[in-house]
Amino acid sequence: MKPTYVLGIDSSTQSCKALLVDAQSGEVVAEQRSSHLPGTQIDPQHWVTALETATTGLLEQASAVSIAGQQHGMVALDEHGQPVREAMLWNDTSSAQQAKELTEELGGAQACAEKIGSVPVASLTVTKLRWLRDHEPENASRTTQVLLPHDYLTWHLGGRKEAVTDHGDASGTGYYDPAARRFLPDLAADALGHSVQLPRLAQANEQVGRTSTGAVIGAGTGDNMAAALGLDLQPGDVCISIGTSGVASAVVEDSVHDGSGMVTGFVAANGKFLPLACTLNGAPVLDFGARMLGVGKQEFSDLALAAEPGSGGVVLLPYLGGERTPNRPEATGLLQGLRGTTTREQIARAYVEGLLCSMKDAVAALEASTKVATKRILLIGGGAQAEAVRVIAPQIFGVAVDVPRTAEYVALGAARQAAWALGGQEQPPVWDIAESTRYQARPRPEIYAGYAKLRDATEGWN
Ligand SMILES: Nc1ncnc2c1ncn2[C@@H]1O[C@H](COP(=O)(O)OP(=O)(O)O)[C@@H](O)[C@H]1O
Ligand SMILES: O=C(CO)[C@@H](O)[C@H](O)COP(=O)(O)O
Repeated sequence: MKPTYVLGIDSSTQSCKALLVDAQSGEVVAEQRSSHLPGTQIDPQHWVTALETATTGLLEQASAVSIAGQQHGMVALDEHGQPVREAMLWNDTSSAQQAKELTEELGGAQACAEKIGSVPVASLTVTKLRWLRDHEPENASRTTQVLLPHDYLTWHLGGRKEAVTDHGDASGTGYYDPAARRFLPDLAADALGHSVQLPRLAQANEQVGRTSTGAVIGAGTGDNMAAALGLDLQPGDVCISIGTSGVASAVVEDSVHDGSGMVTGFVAANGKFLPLACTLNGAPVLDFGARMLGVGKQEFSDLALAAEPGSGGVVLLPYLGGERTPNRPEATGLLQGLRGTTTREQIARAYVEGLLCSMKDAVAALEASTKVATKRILLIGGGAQAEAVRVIAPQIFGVAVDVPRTAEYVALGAARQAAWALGGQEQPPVWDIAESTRYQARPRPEIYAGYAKLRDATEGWN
C-alpha cells in the first residue's frame, strides 16, 4: 500500500524547516530548510519565500500540512491584506513601556494573569499593537486585521481566503482568555485604538482549507505548542528548548495564572494547557561566545568541556538581547569573575553554564506556578546539538536530561497535527518517538548559587 505523507512546518525565528512524515508511523522521510533574515522586525514576505523554498518538492507529496510558527509576532494588515509595516517579532523589546502601561490599565499583574493568562511583557502581541498606536498612528489607523506569523502563512497556503488561528498560538497574544478559550477583541481594540479583525479560532484537528496541490491544511499552532505535541509531553516532563529563545514548558490539566510574570499561561495544541517560561537569550548566547573566542561550534563545545565545573569562578549573565525572564528588557550581558589566570576554556564553559542557569531560572518558575516537580527534562532546539550543553545540563538542573533522537520537534508536532486533521479522530495519532539519549551527572548546585547571586545583585542595572 502506498504510504500517506503529511508535511510539518516550523517557521521559527531563524529558519523555516519542513519535515515530510509518514502519517502512520511518524517516521521522517525527508527534511528541508531555508534561512530567515536576522533582526526583530521582518517583512512577512520573507517568511513566505522561505516557506516556498523549504517545501519545494515536499508539499506535492503531502496529503495534509500544518504550520507551526514563532509565537507572538504582530502581522498588521490593511484592508487589502497587505502588511502595513514589517512584522514585529516576539524578541523585539520596543514595546516594553507599553507592556507596563497595559498591565496597569488591566488592574495590575495578578489581574492580567487572571484575565489573559499572562502578565504583559514586550513579547506579547497586544503590547505591539499599543506600540503601533503610540509610535506609528498612521499605520495603526490603516490596520484592519492582525495575524500571528503562523496564521499569516496558513492563510497564504490556503490561497488567502479565510484567516484562521488556533487556541494555542492565540493564547500568546494578550487578547485571549485561556480559561474561557476565547478571544477578547475589546482588549485588542483598546490597545490599537480601534477595533480590528482577528482570525477565526479553529479546533486543533480541524481542516481549515486546501493547498493549491489539494492537501488538507491544519490550523497550525505556536512553535512551543507544536514541540509539546511532537514530543508528546507527559505529566512531570519539562521540555527545554534552546532555540533563539530559551523555553521551559510543560503540559498540564489546569490553566495557570502566574502574577509574578515569570510564567505565561498558554493553551496547548491538544486542548490542555502549556505554561511556559521563555528567555530572550537561547542558542545565540553560544554563537556569541564562540564568536568572541574566534572558534566554531565544535571547538567551542570542546573548550567548554575542557574546563572544570564552575569555570574557575567566571559567571555569565546571558542577557544579550535584554531579557524577559526575569523581565529586564533593557538589560545587557555580563561576565564576572575574570582574573589574569582565566583561560579560554573557562570562558567557554561560563557561557554554557550561564545559559543553562538562566534556563534553571525558567524551570524553577515553571515548577512554582504548576506545583509539579520535574521528573524528566527533554532537551531540544539548535543549542541542544552542542555536546557541552548536553553534558553540563544535568549538573545544573540536578536531574537526568534526555536528548530525544535528533529531529525537528516543532515541525514534527506540526506534522502530527496535520495527520490529526487528516484523520479527524478525537486524539492525535500515536507515534513512537521515544528514542533518546540520557545524560546524567553529579548535581553542582554551587554553580547556580553563584549565578543567582550575580543575577540578584544586578537587578535594576541596565
Ligand atoms: N551544534 C550546535 N552547537 C551550538 N549551537 C548550535 C548548534 N547547532 C545549531 N546551533 C544554534 O541553534 C540556533 C538555531 O536553533 P533553532 O532551534 O533552529 O532556532 P529557531 O527555532 O529559533 O529558529 C542557532 O543560533 C544556531 O547557531
Ligand atoms: O516567545 C516565545 C515563547 O513565548 C518564543 O519561544 C518564540 O515562540 C520563538 O521561538 P524560537 O524561534 O526560539 O523557537
